[in-house]
Amino acid sequence: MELKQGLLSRRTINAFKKDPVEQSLIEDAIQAAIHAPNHKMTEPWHFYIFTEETKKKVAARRADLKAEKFVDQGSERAKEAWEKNYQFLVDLPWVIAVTTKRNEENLIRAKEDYAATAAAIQNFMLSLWAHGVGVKWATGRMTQDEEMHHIIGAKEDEELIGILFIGYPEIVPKAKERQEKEVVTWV
Ligand SMILES: Cc1cc2nc3c(=O)[nH]c(=O)nc-3n(C[C@H](O)[C@H](O)[C@H](O)COP(=O)(O)O)c2cc1C
Repeated sequence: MELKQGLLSRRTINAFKKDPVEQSLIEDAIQAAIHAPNHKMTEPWHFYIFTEETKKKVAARRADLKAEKFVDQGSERAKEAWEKNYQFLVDLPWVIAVTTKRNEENLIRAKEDYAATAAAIQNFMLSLWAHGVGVKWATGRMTQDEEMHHIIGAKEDEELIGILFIGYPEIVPKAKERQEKEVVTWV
């Protein structure tokens, strides 16, 4: 896939097929990720690739976090939602957590490192998209959750900035409209 076509057509995928995705595509995507620009060559990223066992633990934690929102916890409806959320993640061919380096002493470096890791995630997603593999970059409560850090074994100086859901798309959503004129000012 041509680069420009790839980056214009990439979408956040919400519905995935269960079809397996070859490990070599994941390895290629990590290689693409680590070629992202990073100031002072800090290489602030780390990729935690989940085994089936970790996937189940993360799926359960994610389902618990979502279930906390239910007022009628313990109801049939809440149990079904828990099961659905759990199964969604377990069925994904790959799930990968990405961390960046924390830096409380140097906030500028912390920002640069976060930006570099975000660029790495974009490279990762585009590399997979070139082969028709979709990704959802998820954040929210999952990335703020201490238990989640513990499950993946992230170190003290690492901040979890995304959990990537990966698989062939069941549906590719239409692109959301972008402001084209308003975002540019000639000065
Ligand atoms: C830092 C970051 C965090 C995101 N977190 C979530 C998330 O938690 N849940 C979600 O559904 N999408 C998440 N997204 C995806 C955005 O919602 C999505 O990129 C946006 O709606 C534009 O759609 P597109 O990626 O298909 O162009 C995140 C994207 C970024 C860059």
